[in-house]
Amino acid sequence: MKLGLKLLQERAKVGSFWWPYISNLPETYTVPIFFSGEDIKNLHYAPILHQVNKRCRFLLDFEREVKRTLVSLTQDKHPFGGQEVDASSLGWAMSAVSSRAFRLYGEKDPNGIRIDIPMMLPLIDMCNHSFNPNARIVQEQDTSNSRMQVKVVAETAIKEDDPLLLCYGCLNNDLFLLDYGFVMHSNPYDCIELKYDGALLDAASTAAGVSSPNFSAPVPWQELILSQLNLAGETADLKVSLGGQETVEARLLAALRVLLSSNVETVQKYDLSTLQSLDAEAPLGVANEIAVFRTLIALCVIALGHFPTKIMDDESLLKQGASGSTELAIQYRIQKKSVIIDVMRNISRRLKLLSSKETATAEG
Ligand SMILES: C[S@@+](CC[C@H](N)C(=O)[O-])C[C@H]1O[C@@H](n2cnc3c(N)ncnc32)[C@H](O)[C@@H]1O
Repeated sequence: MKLGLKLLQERAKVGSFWWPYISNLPETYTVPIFFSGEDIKNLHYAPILHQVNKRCRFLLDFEREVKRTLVSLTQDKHPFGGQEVDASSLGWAMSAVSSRAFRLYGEKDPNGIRIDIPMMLPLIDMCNHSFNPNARIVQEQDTSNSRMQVKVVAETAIKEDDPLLLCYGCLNNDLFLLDYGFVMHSNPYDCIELKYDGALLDAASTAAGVSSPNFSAPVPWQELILSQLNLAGETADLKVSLGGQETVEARLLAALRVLLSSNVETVQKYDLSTLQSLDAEAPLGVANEIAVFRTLIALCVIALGHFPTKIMDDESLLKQGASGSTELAIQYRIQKKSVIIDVMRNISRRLKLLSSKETATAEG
């Protein structure tokens, strides 16, 4: 927010050196803090609703704090030239920074360590994002005057009139939408967040036809492994994810394998990293892995069921012509559901392969 306040200060300053840059910044941003209440609800996904509410609350609190600080200042000491600063202008500044600033290393701290700081980079900030960028940002020290140089360097041959594309980072769609106001289709880093919850996993396992799952009542050796996975205990982190690069978060996979096994000796043969790896082929046996995969598929079905609309419904809404933030909210939830469907496809493929191997072994 420090950089955002500086931006507001320069915007209010008569004759600011930065005025040509600031006057060309977008007047509005498509980030969800500016969505109508209806379109925030249209996102249909609790974790992002939570984030949007958190950011809105932060802006309202910050507005109060800024107003409290400014009220006693005389005009000559007013950092914004006497202009009113409210949640809306603070939101504009926060969005300008989150969507356009790049985190690069700044000055060294007293220990000689470079600290990353957000910087506005005029012209460079005209480059859009791509996961297949044709350029990248390079930071160099100019040896002649020891000043920092920031350059955009081509990664591939770029034809005239082609846009320069940078990679903003391996981000999920929550961050793209919250910080930049757009959504990437088929984003390989997008994922959905679930709460690790014994009752939910019991329900998923039962729906998958797994007999007597005991996620709600793990035995002590299972509880111990859950603690090692940080899924049990006082400081447990119960947020787990599906999708993205891992397909199934490693901790969730290991928990499912362990809780669906009744054989402590077999489990103890493996270290946690093997139990957490989807590439480790059925470490606790084929029957265990099949139960794990079936539970995961049922978990995906439950997660899909939490969305009030189907992708088909969303697509027909888009065809009817939704506007602005409604369209963005619909695109966002389509992508979230696509993540779940992709995980289901991936796990179903693995399940089929495993089942056919099991049949071949039984027949052979
Ligand atoms: C650093 S600016 C890039 C320049 C911007 N297009 C402009 O003309 O000002 C970041 C903004 O560009 C847009 N943007 C960047 N990459 C995008 C992409 N791949 N798809 C859609 N919008 C994108 C978003 O509005 C984002 O907030």
